[in-house]
Amino acid sequence: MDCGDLLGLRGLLEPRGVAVVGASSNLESISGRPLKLLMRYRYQGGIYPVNPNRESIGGLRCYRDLLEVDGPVDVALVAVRANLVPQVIRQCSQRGIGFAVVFSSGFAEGGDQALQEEVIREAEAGGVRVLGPNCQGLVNLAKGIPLSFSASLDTDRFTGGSPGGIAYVSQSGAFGFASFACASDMGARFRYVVTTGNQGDLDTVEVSRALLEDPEVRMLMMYLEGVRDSERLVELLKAARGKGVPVGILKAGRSASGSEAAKSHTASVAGDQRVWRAVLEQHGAILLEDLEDISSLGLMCGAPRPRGSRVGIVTTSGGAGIMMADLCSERGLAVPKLNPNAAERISRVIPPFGSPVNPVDVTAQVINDPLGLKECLEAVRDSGDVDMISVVISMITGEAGLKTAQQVAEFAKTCDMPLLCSWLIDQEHGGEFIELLRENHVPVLRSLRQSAWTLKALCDSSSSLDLGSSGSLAPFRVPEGLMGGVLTEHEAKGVLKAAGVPVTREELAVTLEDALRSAERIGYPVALKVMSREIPHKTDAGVVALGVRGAEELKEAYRTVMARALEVPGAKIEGVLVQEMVKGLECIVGVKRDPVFGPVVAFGLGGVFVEVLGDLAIRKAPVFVDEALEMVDSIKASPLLGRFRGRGALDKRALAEAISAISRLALDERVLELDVNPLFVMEEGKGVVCGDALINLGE
Ligand SMILES: CC(=O)SCCNC(=O)CCNC(=O)[C@H](O)C(C)(C)COP(=O)(O)OP(=O)(O)OC[C@H]1O[C@@H](n2cnc3c(N)ncnc32)[C@H](O)[C@@H]1OP(=O)(O)O
Repeated sequence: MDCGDLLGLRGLLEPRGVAVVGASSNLESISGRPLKLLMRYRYQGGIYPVNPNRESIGGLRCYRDLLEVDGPVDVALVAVRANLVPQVIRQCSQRGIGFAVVFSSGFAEGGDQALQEEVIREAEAGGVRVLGPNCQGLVNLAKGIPLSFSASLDTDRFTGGSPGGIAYVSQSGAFGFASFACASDMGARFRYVVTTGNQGDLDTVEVSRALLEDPEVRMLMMYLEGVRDSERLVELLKAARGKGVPVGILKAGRSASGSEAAKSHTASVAGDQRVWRAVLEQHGAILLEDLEDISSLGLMCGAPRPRGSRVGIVTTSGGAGIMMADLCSERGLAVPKLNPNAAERISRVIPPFGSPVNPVDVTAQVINDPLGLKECLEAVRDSGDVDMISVVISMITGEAGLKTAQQVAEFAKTCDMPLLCSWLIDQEHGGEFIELLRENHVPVLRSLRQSAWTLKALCDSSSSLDLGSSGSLAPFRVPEGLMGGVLTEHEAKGVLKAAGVPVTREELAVTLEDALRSAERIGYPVALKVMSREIPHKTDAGVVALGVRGAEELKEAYRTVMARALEVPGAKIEGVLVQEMVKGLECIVGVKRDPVFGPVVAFGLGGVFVEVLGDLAIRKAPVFVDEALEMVDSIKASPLLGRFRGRGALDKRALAEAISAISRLALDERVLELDVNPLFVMEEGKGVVCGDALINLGE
């Protein structure tokens, strides 16, 4: 299938000729294996070993340098010591070779940033695109082209087989190819594996974006330690969503020690993990944690998209069926009862001691007669009550095991919804059945937990493909004329009000008389707060009086807060803010600038919820109102916003609109930090009010 020039990377992915610079006569070494693999895969283009110390290697003529190579070459595989690489790149450019895949280590990952920069400078000057350095190269399984030294490829399994639809791009060469091999073992079928190493030039995002251009790519998986440009990552995720391609991302460097290791591994900056997780989920990516996730998600590549989250379980073991139902339910999937017609159909083929509802238990009776299993599966599929099917088989062995596997495989051909088999059996008794299922492209796992995880991941990814806010949100600009630094509450609220966030009724009073008049206009009870840019934390400094109920109380509170403010060294006092007292559920909306993703917005409930429990929803700004509603619903404490203890539901719509407005303000680069705390949420129809706010505009 023609897929254009793969955004300029076709030459790398389907080269007309390949030179191997530093080709070793030892075909098992790092510098020898690329040649061995090219020959093993019967690569159809020209193969040109380059080694000044040899006449020929593996029956192929050896060239002294790249300039001597005569045929068309699109890729140079570079396996010489690091200090020789700049010169090889120069020769690539002289020879018009568009791509260099640099296996050599000894660059930024080991501290020699300067050498890496020299390589990239040479490449840029000569129009050469570089994969690596410090990578294991790539394989194009659709065309049978290995450009790697990975032992994973040194097998006949991939040389003539039918390629699958997974494009896998990994920063780590070793993990990338190891996980590819293990996932392939489990039955996952890949189309491309590309490792990017130090990403001196080409990175995971650019390569992934190019691979998405191949219409045969049905799933994208990435192993990332960091990204250079988070906007491009977000654009990639949007493009994948637009093409209906699910994306699984394993983000490594999640812990402090992991992120420290990531820096030296492929020279990445790992970043704040909560923000990473939030942004990836916001854009519909499935978060992977290890090799098991890569394998099991990979098995589902090309599976039909589930229409919902209802799982139908058909099992030969009551116990395993119950466990699967638990594991699914705990992950938010539904395991609904089947309608009477479907149950009746199932009852006809299972023994009376089985269960025809959900989980459907066909019992160990299948050992005597496995032929009813397919009928049960069809009844569950046709019931209209489920969106995915989980088949859980226990120790069914021998002839019955074979028939069971055959029936599941036959059923799979007619199944228009995701089907995942969990077969709890040891290798000795069940290896051949599992193999039979894999040969028939039926996804099969041995772990119930992993099976439930996989169905949930598939379901989440499918619903996120339906979502996707299109269009864009324009930034709100901070009004001109405001001095930099931390604004007073009154100034900050002026900014928020201009952005469309409702704020408390309040007036700035410069004398006691003013304050009394303001309180009359606003109506008691009121709050008094001293405004000074030098006192950003007013409560800590004791310059706030709440619930002031009348003129006498106000006079006393006024004197007290002023006296305390005057004690703060260097504080310039702008006046006292007289403010209405508001009642409502207290929420917090904050903005910070993440070093990787830029402005991000966080939402949670006030009090212990955010500070102690860390119950927060985070999104990259800007946030559409419907996304903000999702944020609100995603925190653990969200039931408090519904009807609760005799009071009506709160105004989630107004809250979401305020979060969205704040997120647009976050797009103004002047806003370094913004905290609305509390944002009071009233009952439905009554809106929200910002009670206090802090904005830091930087210097
Ligand atoms: C973590 C991951 O897995 S990601 C992947 C990261 N990459 C790696 O791990 C690779 C680490 N190893 C290196 O970086 C090494 O420097 C290598 C593999 C690139 C080179 O290793 P060396 O031991 O220096 O290479 P080696 O001695 O095998 O030389 C290879 C061949 O190049 C030949 N050679 C020497 N100089 C040159 C030259 N200028 N041009 C071409 N060939 C040359 C040698 O004669 C040798 O051939 P021979 O074995 O037939 O004698």
